[in-house]
Order: sequence, then structure tokens, then C-alpha cells
Amino acid sequence: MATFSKPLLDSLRQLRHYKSSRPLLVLVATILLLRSRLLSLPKKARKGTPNAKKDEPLSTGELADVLQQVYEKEADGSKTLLVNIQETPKSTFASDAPHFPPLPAAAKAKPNIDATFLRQLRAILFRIAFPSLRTKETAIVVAHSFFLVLRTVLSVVVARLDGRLARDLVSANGKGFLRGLGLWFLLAIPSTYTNSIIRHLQSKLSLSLRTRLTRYTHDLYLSSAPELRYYRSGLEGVDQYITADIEAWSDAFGNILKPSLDLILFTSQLSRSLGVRGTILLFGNYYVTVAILRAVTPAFGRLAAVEAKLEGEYRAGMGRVGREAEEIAFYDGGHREKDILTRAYLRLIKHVNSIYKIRIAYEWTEDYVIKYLWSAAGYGLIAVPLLFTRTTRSLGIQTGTPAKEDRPDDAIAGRTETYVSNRRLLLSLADAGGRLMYAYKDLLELAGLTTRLYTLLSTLHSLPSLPAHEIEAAGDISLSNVDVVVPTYSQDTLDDESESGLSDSSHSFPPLVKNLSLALKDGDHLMITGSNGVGKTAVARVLAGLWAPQGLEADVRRPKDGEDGRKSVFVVPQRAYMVTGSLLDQIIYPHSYPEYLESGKTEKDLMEILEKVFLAYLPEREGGWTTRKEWRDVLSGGEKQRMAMARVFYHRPRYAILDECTSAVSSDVEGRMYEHAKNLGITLITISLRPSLMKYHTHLLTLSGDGSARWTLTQVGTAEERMGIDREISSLESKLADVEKWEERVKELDVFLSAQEPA
Ligand SMILES: Nc1ncnc2c1ncn2[C@@H]1O[C@H](COP(=O)(O)OP(=O)(O)OP(=O)(O)O)[C@@H](O)[C@H]1O
Repeated sequence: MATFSKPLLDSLRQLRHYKSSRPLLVLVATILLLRSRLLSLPKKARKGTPNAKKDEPLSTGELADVLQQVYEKEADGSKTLLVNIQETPKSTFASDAPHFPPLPAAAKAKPNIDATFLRQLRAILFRIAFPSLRTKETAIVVAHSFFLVLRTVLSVVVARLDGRLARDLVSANGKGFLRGLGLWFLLAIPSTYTNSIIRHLQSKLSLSLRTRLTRYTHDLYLSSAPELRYYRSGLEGVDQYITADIEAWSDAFGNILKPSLDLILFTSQLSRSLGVRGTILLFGNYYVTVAILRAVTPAFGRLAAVEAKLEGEYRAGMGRVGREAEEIAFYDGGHREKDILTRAYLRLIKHVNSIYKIRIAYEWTEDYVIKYLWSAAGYGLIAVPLLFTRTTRSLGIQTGTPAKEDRPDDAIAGRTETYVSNRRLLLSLADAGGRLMYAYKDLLELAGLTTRLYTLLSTLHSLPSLPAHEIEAAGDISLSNVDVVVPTYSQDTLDDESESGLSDSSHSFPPLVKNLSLALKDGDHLMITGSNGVGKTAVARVLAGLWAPQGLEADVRRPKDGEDGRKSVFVVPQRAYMVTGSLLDQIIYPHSYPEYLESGKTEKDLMEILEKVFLAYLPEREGGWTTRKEWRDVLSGGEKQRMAMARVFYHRPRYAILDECTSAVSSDVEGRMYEHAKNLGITLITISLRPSLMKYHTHLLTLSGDGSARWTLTQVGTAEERMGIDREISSLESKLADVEKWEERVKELDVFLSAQEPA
């Protein structure tokens, strides 16, 4: 027993040195407090500083410009927004990729605190979150640790002052008591400040980690060709991974950091007080607590991962209804959508509910073990010096006149002081130990979220680049011996019902088009035709570099973009896409506003483009170029398709692949747009089922729809011949229009004749 009490008393005696450093600590904390107060003063109070100009309101023109100009390109490749955003270099991704090998299915299914978790956490922490020691996040962790140490020191000082106050009360030392009370209020300032700054730094760390991870993931996910990870990742519910999961992971990591530091401080402080045997027993207590908790802890990691997945499904469903509201309304499909969403919600709720139920039993055991076991340990430690040490020596802070040893109640006063200060100290330490044990559950949840985050990163990192086929800008586009095949994706699904959790669903498709060879020079306008689903768009995907060509001798050549920034290939897809932003943004997409400024084009040029697609009325009708609307809903189907053609005229690519992108546009307008594209020197590759478009092309690629994956490439003939074909088509079409009338007439004659027949 003496082993407990003596070191404990010794260490409490050692704590006296805090007395000498106390004014310094209080001073540091007060300076920090004042600094934070000053920084949070309203900006008006700081007017007159060089930043004062920034506070002046912007003019309407400036505001519009700022809203439009999201960022400015700098000479070093960075972009200036309000902060300097440096894109993650490709070399970083290349060196990070080996640290994110794909996870075995079992590890994804059952996240746990094990070697796999530590490997994942290490990759995320040291490759992305804290890539070097000289980052903002490291500074926050250091500051956070400093305040945790300061808090521990202050709690020791407060405990001793508490004891001193009790002693002065018991010995009726009014002066000493009042002085102690003054010190109490003074100490409260740094103590409370420390607590709030710890919380603040914790939130700041979470936010910083979230920003770092989000930027990294954005750069990785939205990679341009030949990676195109956003197009090829095949990850289900990727929005949930990138938005909610990254946020939850950052919060969970911030939450776990404090108890981890507490563990170190708590253990080192208690070890000093308890001596060797006591420390061994302390670790014994840890071990027993963890063993009990491990035995009763459900798979919180997996439960958290499944919850995130179900939450993602529900959110994606809601998003779909918002996006496709009009289509659903035309079908009056509200009730059907409600069924789908209700089912997704119930799946989520059922799961969350089951977590709550599982938690009752767990939390009961947890509370029992942590609150009562650890508190009992704390009481035991307090009792040691009181029951087994016959000392009347004061351990408190000397706040007033030293107590007179000859007074009869001095022994009781000394004991009260020892009791009160030790009780506060040890119970708060026991509480820290308890909180640490609670963190076990948080750690399991962090394991689940780490697995989700790691799955996202490893999936994105392990996608091989598409083969690059770029040749010099002046070269022609060509395909030779190419098999066009639907690529196979392996989709990750974390299924809460199947025990295996994950399924790799990948199977290969037969080729849509076999052994395709074609070469197009400038002015070789190609039309691709064939029945629905035969693979016309698939050919465009290979030409545009979205799908890898298959076949042993497959060869694809695509010219590079011109040095003047002219695109070599520009695809207008079947479904018109409207980007978030202003009317101007719709025409210049995928250019940004600064790129538009750089191109030297003006609003007059844009107006001319809109005239060519018969949309010149839009800027006035919609309230100007900078008007921001949900253009997907505002523009009609035909208007959206014309806007897509406006983009072709803005970018003036060498080759434009037009995938049935004028199907909702009237024939005369369609014809004029095709003529204008050719006048701009754009070579057309049109996918269409409309024979009337043939006259704008020189070659015709027909894909056979008989399942043989065969194709034929023919020359359409001279312009005059093509016009002749067009005339023939028009005359046949007008004749076909009369067929109904003739049929009607035949029916009338039949009726007439049957009426004439003798009965
Ligand atoms: N990612 C995919 N996964 C599975 N099948 C796909 C995928 N993409 C395309 N397909 C299939 O490949 C076939 C060819 O598709 P494609 O879009 O090229 O047709 P299309 O000839 O352009 O048809 P349409 O005239 O209707 O637009 C279709 O049967 C389609 O279902």
C-alpha cells in the first residue's frame, strides 16, 4: 500500500513547481484569449487598416464580374479564388497509387480495429491528410496538444486550490479563503478559455482535414482524359462517398485525437503518482476494460459503413426525383416514386433502429464498466493517502498566512485539503480514463468510415489510364481493326443483408462492331447509321477516347488539340447537358469565364453564334448574359439541342461528333446549322437515323442490326448526286404522305360497291 501512497504524495508535492510557473501560464493563456478577442472584433472597429478597401461595397458590375469570374489563372498554374488553389500534381497521384491497393472483399465487409485498418488509416493520414510536417493541419495538432497539456496543468492547479479553499473554510481562515476565491476567479479565465480553444481547434482540424481530402478527391475523381475517373469508376453512390463520408471521417478523426492525447497525458500523470506497481495495475485496468468492451461490442465499423451506404441510396433517390421531376410528372409517377423512396427510407430506418437496439445492451455494459469501475478505482486511490498516511502536512497552494501547527483543528483541515484536492484530481483523471474507453466505440466507427474512404480512394487510384492515341495536331482521325466492346466495370456494393458484403459483378459483352477500320481527313463528313442499340454511340465513344478499343491489331489515332487551343474532337451527346451557371456559361462550356476572356471572343461573337442557332432572343428574354437559372428546366428540348450546337460553333473543333443531337430541331433549322458548321471548316461525324441529313456527308457507315457486328462504309457521291438523292427522298416522302388518302378512297369504293351488289 505504501507503494501507492508515497509516490502519490511525492508527485503531489512535486506539483508545487506549478506554483512558480503559474503566473507565466496564466499570462500566456490571457494573451491568447485577448488575441482571439481582438481578431473577432467587428471589421468596422479595425477600419483604417490597409484592408479597409476590401470592406467597401462592390458596384453591381464588379459584383457580376466576381460572380462570373470564379477564379483567375496564375502564371505558375495555380488558380486564385479567395485562397490559392494548387491542383494536386499528377506525379503525387502516381506516387500515392501504390499505397492504395484494392481491398480484399472480406476487409470491406467487416471493418475492424486491426492491421488492415491501420494500413488504410496510415495511407490516408500520411499520403493525404498530413503529407508533411509543415502543414497547417500539423500546426493545429501541435496547438491542440499544447492546450491539452495546459488543460491538464490547470486542472491540477484548480484541484489544489479547491483543497486549499476547503482547508481555509474548515480552519475558519476568512482572509485566506477570500484570497483563494480571488485566485479561483482568475484561474477560471485560462481554464475556460483552454476548454473552448480545445473544442475550436478540434473543429478546425476536422474542417481542414475535410478540405484537404475533398480537394484531393475532387482532383482525383474529376480527372481529365485519358483517366476520366468520374466516367469510369463505376462506384455506386459516389456522391455519398465524397460529400457525407469525407465529412464524417474528418469529424470522427478529430474526435478520436483528443482521447488519444488524453491517454498519453493521463497515463504519464497517473504513472508518476502511482509508481511502478500502480502503473502496472493501471494498465491491467485498461486491459480488463478493453477486453470486456471488446467482448460485448457489436461491429460498429460495419454498421456505420452500411448506414452510410443506405443513407446514400436514399439521398440519391431524392435527388433523382428533383432532377427528373417533369418526366415523373408527365407519367404521374409520384406514387411510384414515393414507394421507391419509402422503401429506401425504411431500409435505412430499420438499420438505424437495429443499431439503437444493439446499443442499449452495449451502452449498459459500457456505462457500468467505465463509470463505476473507473470511479471505484479513483475512490480507492483517494482513500490510500487518507486511510494509510498519518500526515497533517499541507499539500495545498499557499494562498495566505501559513496555518498555525498548534491549532487543534489543523489536522482535520490538512486532511480535508488532501482529500478535496486529491478527490478532484483523481476523479477527473478517472473520468479522462473513462472517456478514453468510450472512444473505443468512436474508433470502431472511424474504422468503418476509413474503409469507405479507402474504398473510394483505392477504386479511383486503381483505374488504369485509357490508352492514349494522340498524334500530331495536323494528323487525321482514324480507326483500324477495332472491335467496339462495352467495357466491364466491377461494382462495389456493401450489402447489409449478404454476409459476404461485397460482390464483384463483371462479365464481358460480345463486340458490338467487329474489325472496324476508317480514316477521315478534313472535309470527309461521315454519317453513322443503323438501327437502335446497334452500337452507333459506342463507335463515337471509341473515337472520342471514352472506351478503350479492343482487338489484337486495334489502332486508334486522334489528333491533339491545336496549339491555338482549338479542340480536335468535340462531341455533342444525345442528351443535351446544361451546366450550372449563367447563360454565357452554357455557350462556352466546358470553358470557364477566364478561358473565355483569354480566347479573345466577345459578347458580340456569342450573339452571332446564337443567331446561327436561332436563339438570338435568349439574352434579352432571360435578362442578360450573366443570368443564372436552372437551364435544364428553363429551355425547351429543341432549345437545349440548339444551345449544344452553339457550343460547337464557339469551340470550332476540327471534328464534331454529333450524336442525334438535333433530333428535336426542325429540319430547316437543322439543315442551316449543318451548313454553317461545314462553312466553319468543321468535319462532321453525325450519328443519325434521318436520311435527310445524308446530303451533308461524304461517307456513310452503316452498322448491321442482325447481331453479326458487321458494318459497311460507302461513299455518298458528289454534292449534286447527294442533292439528287435528297430530291428523290422528298418526292417519295410526299408520295408516302398520300398513301393514307388513297387507302381511304379504296375503303369508300369498297363500301360503295358492296351497297350496289344485288341482295
Ligand atoms: N455501359 C453499358 N453497359 C452495358 N451495356 C451498354 C453500355 N453502354 C451501351 N450498352 C449497350 O450497347 C449497345 C449499343 O449502345 P449504343 O448507345 O451505342 O446504341 P446506339 O446504336 O447509339 O442506339 P440508339 O440509336 O438507340 O442511340 C446497346 O444495346 C446498349 O444497351
